[in-house]
Amino acid sequence: MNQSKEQRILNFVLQNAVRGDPRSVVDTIDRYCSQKEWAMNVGNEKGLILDKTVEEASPSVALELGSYCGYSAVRIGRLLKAGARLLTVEFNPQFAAIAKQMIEFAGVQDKVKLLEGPSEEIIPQLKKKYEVDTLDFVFLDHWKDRYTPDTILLQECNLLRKGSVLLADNVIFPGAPEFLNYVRKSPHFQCTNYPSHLEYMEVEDAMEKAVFLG
Ligand SMILES: Nc1ncc2ncn(CCCCCNC(=O)c3cc(-c4ccc(F)cc4)cc(O)c3O)c2n1
Ligand SMILES: [Mg+2]
Repeated sequence: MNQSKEQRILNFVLQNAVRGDPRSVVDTIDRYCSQKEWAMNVGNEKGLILDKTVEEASPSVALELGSYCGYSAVRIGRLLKAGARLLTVEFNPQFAAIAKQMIEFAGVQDKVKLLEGPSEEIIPQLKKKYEVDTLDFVFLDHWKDRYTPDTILLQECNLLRKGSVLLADNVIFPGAPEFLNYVRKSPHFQCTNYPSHLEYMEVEDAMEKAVFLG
């Protein structure tokens, strides 16, 4: 049975990256996906915006929606301070299995926990089942039409506090127009747009930062 693209990406990392070195895992995935097979990792250009936003937020508890192969989970995990943790949500079992191996190979498994299931099911469980009080940082990179309902769900579940930072990928391509409209119109969010490009392509894209004001 021939391998999936995600399995080929993982194999390339296992053979070419340095075990325990998150930077080499990120660079190796970017090399494979820019030279051999395109894949929907956030990539290095938008990845730098992600890095700066995470460093500025310096989160103790972070959430990622949409793990895919674990590229951004490794990228965020490597920046977390001692004792900080990232919960990353993936509902596709094949992708979840790849991401778990990617996270372990990179050596960030002590900071990053992968939760398998749809965001709409996991989010309401975060307080009781995963001992979350509030989230300091949320990276939205899952179904683009789930960005708005999940942002509302996070508020309903009391998971955001004054200053919680949301960062959304792909607000231009494939696009999340409803989400942009929602956060930019809401008095509860202070928004900033970061123009960029679709990973590994010369197509316009952007990330949107939305800081919760309480
Ligand atoms: N509810 C829930 N809970 C948990 C979940 N875990 C996964 N999912 C489902 C998410 C499925 C993947 C989401 N990501 C994208 O669709 C995406 C696409 C492109 C792209 C595609 C084609 C092009 F031609 C150009 C660009 C680029 C990106 O950077 C993207 O992030 C979940 N859903
Ligand atoms: Mg994306």
